[in-house]
Amino acid sequence: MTHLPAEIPPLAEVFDTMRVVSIPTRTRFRGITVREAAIFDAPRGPSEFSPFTEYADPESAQWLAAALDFGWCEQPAPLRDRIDVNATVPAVAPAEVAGILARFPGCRTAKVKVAERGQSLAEDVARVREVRVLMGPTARIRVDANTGWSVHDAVAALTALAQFDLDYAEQPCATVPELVEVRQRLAAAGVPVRIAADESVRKATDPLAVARAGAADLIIVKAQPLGGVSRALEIVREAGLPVVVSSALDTSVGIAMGAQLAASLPDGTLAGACGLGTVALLDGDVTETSLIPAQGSIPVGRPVLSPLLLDRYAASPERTAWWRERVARCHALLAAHG
Ligand SMILES: O=C(O)CCC(=O)c1ccccc1C(=O)O
Ligand SMILES: [Mg+2]
Repeated sequence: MTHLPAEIPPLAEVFDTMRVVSIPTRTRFRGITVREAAIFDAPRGPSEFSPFTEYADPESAQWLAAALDFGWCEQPAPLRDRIDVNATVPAVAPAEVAGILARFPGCRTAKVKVAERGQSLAEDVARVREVRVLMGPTARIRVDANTGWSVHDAVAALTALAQFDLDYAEQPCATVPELVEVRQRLAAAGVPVRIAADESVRKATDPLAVARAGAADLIIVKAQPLGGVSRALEIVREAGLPVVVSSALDTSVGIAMGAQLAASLPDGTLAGACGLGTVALLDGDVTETSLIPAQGSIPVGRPVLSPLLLDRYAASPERTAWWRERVARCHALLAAHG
């Protein structure tokens, strides 16, 4: 299950290259107001390890495998030099939507968070309506429920949201059987909303279960949780479904890993714009130029670390120690399972 670079660099070498940063978010996202990340000034270029702080070690170890792969191993040859990205709209009030969209110049696709805990379907409808009004009839609109609905709620919500002509709904429910059921019920009711699997791919012991069960029309692939670019490409090949590459609110370094993955996908596999514009949601970064969207896309390539910004956003000694221990534990897991 765990994927490893051909050989893992020793922990001491990993620590030598590592800095921990703490970057404020511009808008609360996923309940997060500060994004922490370990950044490596590695031999092949900068790399990033940034599993969310609540993730346990076995899951986080995959993210470390990805960071070591991107920093220490040769990457597949990119087939394109820019990647179209979607605007990512957090679960904000309609009045805040215009300000969010303004951070994604040129983007003709938006992904809107829905099913946020404590909010109602009416709030989701109002937010998606505002996005449709502001972006116009030709824009593509996606929603992401992050497992927030039951089958019943998902069918009701997507039936209501279908009036806005959705590109797809990402992870409406938690489990693969639930996704299968939502798809079947929407099809039976003639509601034309495609289903994308995200958590069911990146947090599953078997990322291919979705494809085998017919649980989704497309899959979201993220380089860090899937163990790196090469491993993600393998999963895409085996799944045989269209793909959207996305990120996890990474700095420009982690986003570059996602862009590398998107740039390496065979022609015809990408199902539209990727979720790689999220540096626009951060209030800082660690590279000389940030991978924020311009004319609806971001460039492919390795960004250059800024020593100044690494200092400016340096995490506290306590948080740095916490991340070093986490890296050590995940490194030990990777070494043991290799
Ligand atoms: O896909 C995007 O537009 C941005 C990335 C994103 O939504 C995200 C960011 C952090 C954690 C989870 C998710 C997610 O897709 O569920
Ligand atoms: Mg998602």
